[in-house]
Amino acid sequence: MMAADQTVAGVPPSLSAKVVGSFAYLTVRDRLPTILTKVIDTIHRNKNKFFEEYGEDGIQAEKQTISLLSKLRNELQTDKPVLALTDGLPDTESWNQYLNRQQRLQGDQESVSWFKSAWLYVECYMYRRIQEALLLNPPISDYDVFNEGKTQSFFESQQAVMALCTYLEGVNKNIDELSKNQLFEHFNKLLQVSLWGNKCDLSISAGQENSQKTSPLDSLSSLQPFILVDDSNMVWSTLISAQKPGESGKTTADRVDIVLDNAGFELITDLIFADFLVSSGLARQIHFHGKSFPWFVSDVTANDFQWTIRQTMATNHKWMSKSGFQWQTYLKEGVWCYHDHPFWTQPHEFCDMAADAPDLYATLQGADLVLFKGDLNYRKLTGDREWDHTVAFHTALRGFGPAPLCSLRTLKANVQVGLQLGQGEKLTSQDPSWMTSGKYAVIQFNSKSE
Ligand SMILES: O=P(O)(O)OC[C@H]1O[C@](O)(CO)[C@@H](O)[C@@H]1O
Ligand SMILES: [Mn+2]
Repeated sequence: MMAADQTVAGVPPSLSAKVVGSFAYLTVRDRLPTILTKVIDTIHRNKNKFFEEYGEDGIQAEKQTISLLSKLRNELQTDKPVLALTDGLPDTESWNQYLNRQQRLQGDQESVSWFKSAWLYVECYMYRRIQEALLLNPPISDYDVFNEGKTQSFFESQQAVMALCTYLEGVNKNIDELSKNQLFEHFNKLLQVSLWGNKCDLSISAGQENSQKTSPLDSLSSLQPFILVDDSNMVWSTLISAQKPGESGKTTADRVDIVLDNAGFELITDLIFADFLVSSGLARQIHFHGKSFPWFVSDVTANDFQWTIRQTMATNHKWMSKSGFQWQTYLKEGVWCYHDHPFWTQPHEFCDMAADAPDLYATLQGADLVLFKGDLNYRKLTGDREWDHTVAFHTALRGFGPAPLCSLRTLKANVQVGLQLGQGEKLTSQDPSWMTSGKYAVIQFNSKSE
């Protein structure tokens, strides 16, 4: 039997709410119940809609779902043991095995529970339980409880989106005449726009409105000092050295994969960057990876992805709708593809991907570069552990390296590696909430692990 708290040799323990006062603790104590309360409220507010669509069955489903979610909130707030899932979906078994794995790691003295176990695991589990509550109530199973927030965040950032699409049009118009240096400049700008797009997630604000109102291009230089690690040169040189002659006679890298994070403004910044990568010839194909059910409040699902492109096409702003039509064409022609592997909505650290989702690992191996958007992906890349800030990113990845990869992340959880000696301490003294405020960011690269 393993002793409680024992973790893999040489690897620091997982962040956990058992550290009273830690960010994990405050998240589990305050933010997660708030998110659950909002979900319950959203379902209740939509009662009439369910009645119109499904009659009395809709009302019953609304009541049942709310009762399951209230029970979930109570389990969380009273630190009850984490329960096995019962909904019999294709991923149920794997979640239940993961629960056993957590139990083995923790030792059999105490149950896996909200305030005692790994934060990453229990936070992911909460979203899977929301999904279970809906799935057990068939008429409303497909209802996306986070949809309203995601669409609102899209509409609130319209001005910023228009500014970006106008900029993109200017770049694309002359793309063949641009020198390498000019391309590099645009590349850097749009990479940073996609980076800062990650500020706009709705999970950190527990669903409170958090959208981009002004053009992000104007603020890039003032935001530069907040980028704590900037490996953008390595991202660029990875793309340049992957260039091969393509069918069109142009040289391009074959494929860039983008592991998406949030819908709304962030997704638009990712689509704009992806558009630039293709139009500039830096990449021939883009593969997007999204979530297969609503996740961490604002993450992109297949529905959000299609909806966003349709909305972009349908606006009456010339360059915005032109961008939308271009994106639709890329999807039709297979220049862009969207995938949603179930592994992205599981609680695993990414170092487990090769063993636990070998098909996804093999897919990513086909990319010349994989971009991981956002904070949660960073937590999974580093295993959400108590790493020292000076530990190398490569070390924290613990062998995960299907392809050269780069994390584009604003800091919203207290894990950060790859800093200079003393950099973390200095930040803590200047700005104690530097790891969780979303004010700082990293562009952190790792070349392929052999
Ligand atoms: O959308 P992002 O960037 O992954 O941010 C979500 C983050 O918000 C949080 O809920 C904040 O704690 C984290 O759990 C998560 O890492
Ligand atoms: Mn997110």
